Amino acid sequence: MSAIAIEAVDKSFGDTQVLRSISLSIKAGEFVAVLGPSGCGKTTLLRALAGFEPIDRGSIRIGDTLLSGEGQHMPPEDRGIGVVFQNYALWPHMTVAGNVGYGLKVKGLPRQERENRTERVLETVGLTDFANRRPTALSGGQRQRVALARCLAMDAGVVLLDEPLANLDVHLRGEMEAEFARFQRESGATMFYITHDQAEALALADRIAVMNKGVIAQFAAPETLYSQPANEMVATFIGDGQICDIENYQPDHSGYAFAELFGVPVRARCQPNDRPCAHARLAFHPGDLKLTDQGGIDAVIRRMTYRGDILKVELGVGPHDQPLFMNVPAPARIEAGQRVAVTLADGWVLPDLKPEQAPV
Ligand SMILES: Nc1ncnc2c1ncn2[C@@H]1O[C@H](COP(=O)(O)OP(=O)(O)OP(=O)(O)O)[C@@H](O)[C@H]1O
Repeated sequence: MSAIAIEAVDKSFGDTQVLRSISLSIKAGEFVAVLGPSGCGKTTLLRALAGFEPIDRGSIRIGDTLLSGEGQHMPPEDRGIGVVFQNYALWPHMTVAGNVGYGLKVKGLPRQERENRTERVLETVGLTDFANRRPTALSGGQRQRVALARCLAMDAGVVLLDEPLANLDVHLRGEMEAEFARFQRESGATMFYITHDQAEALALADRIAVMNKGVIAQFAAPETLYSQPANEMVATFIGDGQICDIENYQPDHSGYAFAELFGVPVRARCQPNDRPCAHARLAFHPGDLKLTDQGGIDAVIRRMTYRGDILKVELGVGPHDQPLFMNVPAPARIEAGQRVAVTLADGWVLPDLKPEQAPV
């Protein structure tokens, strides 16, 4: 099992800096997803790790071995890293078994050992009956399994996956998610999984690195990203999060605070060392707003979208008619144009430095 240490990595293409002082410390056997909007640098980070892209500054290590940095650049084939691409990168003229065993042949393993190992890993990924087929005669999910079997055969301690499910339909995605989780359990490999699909990342990863404009916005467990986002970007990127200003912010040093939201008293979670101040920013999810008939914040229902078990309700709130979303269990006796009152069941005060608290 291999731990990965990425330290202060910078990478530019011409004048454009794509990776800005990226540091990630990944434990051996951990499943890490890198999640972020298009163009934020995810693939560049994966390519730097795989050795396809030299870095400008910083270092990348697996265990005690320096792969990139300090004047060194180990070639991809020497890194002991398996890569699974979105387009599978299988040899079309080789059979499934040929594709899986090819890397072992290049490594110089004797034929019998190659065949034994290939047979074993094809069994692991459930493709024994497909050993003699060509990749073109396989489904997308089966091709992805061949790519995984290849990593397994090479005994890769680290497996990098670049949007591996992007070409698959929804049904197959679920199946392959389970396959990846099983693969990791059985191989013990450290997994580094690039995606812009947060449902995938939340379902699979032990920890998620949220990337934005070349920096790591937060690196934490899925539950932490969801309930304690470090900043506005993570708060709004994960789980349809939304943000409101709050006034008269009074933390009580136990991880909770009182404040006013649209002039109405609310209680929210916060960092225990926060200090009182006039203004702060509150993050919450559509499921945190509840309809109430006792007090609450006045709002008007702008629109409703039926989503099966819930109604996604767009509200206009406060003097500036701020749009906020609320999930209401369906069916519900509400309609567009209706005036309602809502309460906040849960929220998190963003720990970004508030202007009043910033050192002068
Ligand atoms: N070889 C290259 N030469 C010049 N610019 C590049 C090169 N590779 C990537 N870039 C630029 O670097 C930025 C980050 O690209 P990257 O592919 O790493 O983003 P990404 O987060 O993986 O995006 P997506 O989710 O759309 O695949 C983009 O602006 C891209 O145009």
